[in-house]
Amino acid sequence: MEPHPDAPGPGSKLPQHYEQCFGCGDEVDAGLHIRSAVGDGMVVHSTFTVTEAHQGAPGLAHGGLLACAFDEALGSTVGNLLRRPAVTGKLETDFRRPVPVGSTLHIAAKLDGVAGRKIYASAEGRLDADDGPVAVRARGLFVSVDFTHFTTHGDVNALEKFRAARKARPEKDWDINP
Ligand SMILES: CCCCCCCCCCCC(=O)SCCNC(=O)CCNC(=O)[C@H](O)C(C)(C)COP(=O)(O)OP(=O)(O)OC[C@H]1O[C@@H](n2cnc3c(N)ncnc32)[C@H](O)[C@@H]1OP(=O)(O)O
Repeated sequence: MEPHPDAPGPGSKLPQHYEQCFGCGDEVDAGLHIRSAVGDGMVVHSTFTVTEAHQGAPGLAHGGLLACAFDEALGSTVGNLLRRPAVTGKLETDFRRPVPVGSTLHIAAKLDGVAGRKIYASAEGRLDADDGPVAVRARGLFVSVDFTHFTTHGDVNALEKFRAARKARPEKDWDINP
């Protein structure tokens, strides 16, 4: 499997994909503020720093928010490397170690394969370093959709704002107004 010819190359920092995304958006104060960059092959590297806003038990990250971080990191491989709109159909997480407030998860997510509309990806999150202890593993199944998925089910006004913001970006983007 190869990245899409227009995919950003290894080392490219990836911009937030939507300002109000809970995973990566700058406009969501308590969001995860995940930052990502393209790795080699079909890999995207992401970091998520756990703050007090992300707690489940005192001092520890909420498992649901960790799952959110992996949804974002896995989805980023699909959106950026395949440049296909897709939504999460299934997300599995294995929580192997507690993730304390103040720690940073280093997530390496990779595309594993495509079968028709189904796109498989997996990821590992390590504590505080790329070679730190594994805290979380995840696997996702994404399903390719066309943009009518978002116009039919989403907020058309917000989608228009999103489209305009992406159009203003210098890098080549998907045709999101087919
Ligand atoms: C640069 C930008 C960066 C972009 C970076 C983006 C990062 C953001 C990441 C966050 C992404 C999200 O959270 S997205 C939000 C959460 N997800 C959703 O809201 C999705 C809600 N679900 C749906 O809308 C729907 O169920 C769909 C679209 C997933 C599938 O419906 P459909 O279109 O009718 O298709 P359907 O025939 O059911 O499924 C197609 C194929 O997928 C399989 N399939 C579907 N769901 C599943 C499932 N859970 N488990 C197993 N298999 C499944 C089916 O068996 C079928 O296989 P076969 O018969 O072909 O073999």
